[in-house]
Amino acid sequence: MVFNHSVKVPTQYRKAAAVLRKAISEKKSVRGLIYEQTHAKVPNLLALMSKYSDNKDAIEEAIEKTKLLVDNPRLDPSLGRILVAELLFGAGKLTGQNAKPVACVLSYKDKLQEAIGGAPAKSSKSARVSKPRYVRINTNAISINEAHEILSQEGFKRKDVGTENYDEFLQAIQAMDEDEYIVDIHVPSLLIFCPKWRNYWAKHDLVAEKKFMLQDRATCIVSELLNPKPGSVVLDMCAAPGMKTIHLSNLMQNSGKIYAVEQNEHRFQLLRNMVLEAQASCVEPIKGDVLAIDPQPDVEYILVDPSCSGSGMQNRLSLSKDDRVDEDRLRRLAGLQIKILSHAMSSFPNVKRIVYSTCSLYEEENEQVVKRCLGLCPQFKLLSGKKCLERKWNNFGNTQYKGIGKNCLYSLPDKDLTDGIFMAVFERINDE
Ligand SMILES: C[S@@+](CC[C@H](N)C(=O)[O-])C[C@H]1O[C@@H](n2cnc3c(N)ncnc32)[C@H](O)[C@@H]1O
Repeated sequence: MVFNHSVKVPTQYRKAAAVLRKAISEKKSVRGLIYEQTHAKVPNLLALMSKYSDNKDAIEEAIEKTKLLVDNPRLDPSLGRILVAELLFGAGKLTGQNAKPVACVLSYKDKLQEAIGGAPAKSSKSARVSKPRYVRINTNAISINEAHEILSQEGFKRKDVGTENYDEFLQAIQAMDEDEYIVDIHVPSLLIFCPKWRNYWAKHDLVAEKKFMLQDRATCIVSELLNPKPGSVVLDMCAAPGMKTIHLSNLMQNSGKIYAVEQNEHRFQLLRNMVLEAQASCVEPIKGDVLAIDPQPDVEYILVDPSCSGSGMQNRLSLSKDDRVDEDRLRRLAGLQIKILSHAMSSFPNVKRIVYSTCSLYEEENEQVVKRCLGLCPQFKLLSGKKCLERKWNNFGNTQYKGIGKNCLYSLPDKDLTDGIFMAVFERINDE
């Protein structure tokens, strides 16, 4: 087939193909590239790209088996991949049928479907358990009672789980009716809705006004574990965009002080806006490298939530086959994580409690960082995360790390219906 490009391929397909091409050739993050695209409909691009990244293996196999790219050397390979993804794992049809690349892929429809074992195909990710929609009440801006009243006016019914058992709580979430919501078992300000309300809440005025925050359940548990009392002094070492900072300000009833540090200029602006809009008046945003700024001696609680591989994030768009970041990057990240956590442990004489969290599922960034920092800073001990959560938890670290694994917490996508998050709680050893 010879292509004459007189009829243009629809813009979204072209833009998605450009992102894919660049992500592969320059090893850049797909999400970052999408946000760099000018005049693009970002949600459409994200959806197109995730159809490819979620089903990459099946798509590549189908392209190989049908010889689509071999027999059509003028078909741009990235565009071919995007079109196949949309055809097999998206709408099941393509727009712009008069454009030659689109017509070419459409002519392979039956062969492609046969290659993946029949049609219609189901996305491998959407076949997983879908995550509920988590909505946290920002009590700086609205009371918990007011929030429940509004929900009742909107027709939602509060479902009382009637159990303190964690497994039964998870079962209740999955058995919820569509008009029901549940209050979280660990986080009283967190409301849990059926996945079908994802977009409803994304577009809701209360979210735009920062009265409600769209925040994954596991990331809320991080701040609850630090549990600073009202009036205390907190350091949030890696703060932007500020989701956990705002939650901490709620726990402190907006009294006391939270120093929220962020080194990246763009992310610092996000943090500053977030703090203002969420009415977190006890927060002082500080722009800088937390390893370089003067340590405030009065700090009592520290949150360490550093940059990480993000391997636990459920909406991550990854193109790598085994989903593992390269070893060099992992080593670099772990080095920085150890520096920041050990700085928290050694440079603040009055800090009594520290929580370390990542959205990574790699031991190199989790158990190994904890082990190294406890070795460097023996004045701190690791608390049992399970006890901190009143035993209502199921997933822990690798017990091969003696005295460490069993005390650390993992929140796992398929089991806890959250992003993949690691958490460790430290307390200063009092030597009386
Ligand atoms: C995982 S994100 C934090 C998310 C945030 N805690 C929240 O809940 O919204 C890590 C942040 O730490 C920042 N960061 C990394 N190293 C830092 C350092 N040395 N000093 C200050 N900020 C740092 C990164 O720029 C990034 O914005």
